[in-house]
Parts: sequence; structure tokens; C-alpha cells
Amino acid sequence: MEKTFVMIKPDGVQRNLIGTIVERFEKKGYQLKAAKLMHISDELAGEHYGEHKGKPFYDELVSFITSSPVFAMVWEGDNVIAAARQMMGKTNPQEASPGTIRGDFGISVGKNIIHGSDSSESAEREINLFFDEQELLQYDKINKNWLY
Ligand SMILES: Nc1ncnc2c1ncn2[C@@H]1O[C@H](COP(=O)(O)OP(=O)(O)OP(=O)(O)O)[C@@H](O)[C@H]1O
Repeated sequence: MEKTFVMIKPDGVQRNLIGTIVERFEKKGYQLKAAKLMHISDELAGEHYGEHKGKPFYDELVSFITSSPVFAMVWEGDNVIAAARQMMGKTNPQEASPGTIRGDFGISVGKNIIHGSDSSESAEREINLFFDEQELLQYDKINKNWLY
């Protein structure tokens, strides 16, 4: 089963959008494997956004993502990496379609509410950056107690 890393950025947390976003994923049938409200260190921000080092918006990106807590999650399900990107919408909220998370709530390309892994390689890398293996719920091991 595929897994992806999704993170509600400081603007989404501050605007009380955690519940709305989690609900959108649950309604699509994806399962939450792990979640935590956390503060990103400069070091973790540098690792997470390493591919953008040297770009004109890099400093602004790191200072924003470390400015106040984010809500980090791991979601599991068929095709969840591509599905999450589709649910998020285009990077620039002005170009994102209505009905997508960024289209409905994003303000600017910097304050665009949410991050989601863009490939299976980045999903694995990002999940390992933010979570320890034992933080991920193993549904197959708890299935006997699962009610629905
Ligand atoms: N021109 C820009 N000015 C300001 N911020 C930008 C700009 N381009 C990208 N960003 C920020 O950097 C993040 C990473 O950029 P990237 O091109 O990887 O977009 P993305 O893959 O859609 O976003 P994310 O990686 O957050 O899911 C974007 O989500 C956005 O917040």
C-alpha cells in the first residue's frame, strides 16, 4: 500500500484548517498512519527543502516553515501520492482550481497551506525525516481490533 507525507504549513494551522484538511483525506478513504503538531527546526527545514537551496525564495521559505507549528502526517492508500497532489492543487493558489485545498484556502505561493510529497522517492525520504518507524501505525497488526 502506498504512503505519502503531507504537512499543513503554519498558515493552515493558524487558520484552523487542520480538521477540514484531515476530513478531506478521510472522506476519500485514506488512512492516517501518523500525525503530530510540531515545530520544525532550522536543520530539519534545510533537509526538507534542500532541493531549493540557492533559489531566491529559499530564505523566506525556511523562515516561514520554522516560524510556528506545522501539522505533519503520513497517509496511506491506493495511489495516495498522486491523489494528495491533486487534492492540494497547484503550488500557486491563484492558479489552483476551486475544490482543491490551495484553490479554496491558499493566499499566495508562499502561504499555500499544505505540502505533499511529489514522488515515491520523496515520500519515503520525507516520512523518514519527520517520523520514526515506530510512530507509524501498523494497521495489519491491529486489524483484529478494528471495528469498521
Ligand atoms: N516563487 C516562489 N516564491 C515563494 N515561495 C515559493 C516560490 N516557489 C515555490 N515556493 C514555495 O516553496 C514550496 C516548494 O516549492 P515546489 O516547487 O516544490 O512546490 P510544490 O511541490 O507544489 O510545494 P510543496 O513542496 O510545498 O508541496 C512551495 O510550496 C511554495 O510554498
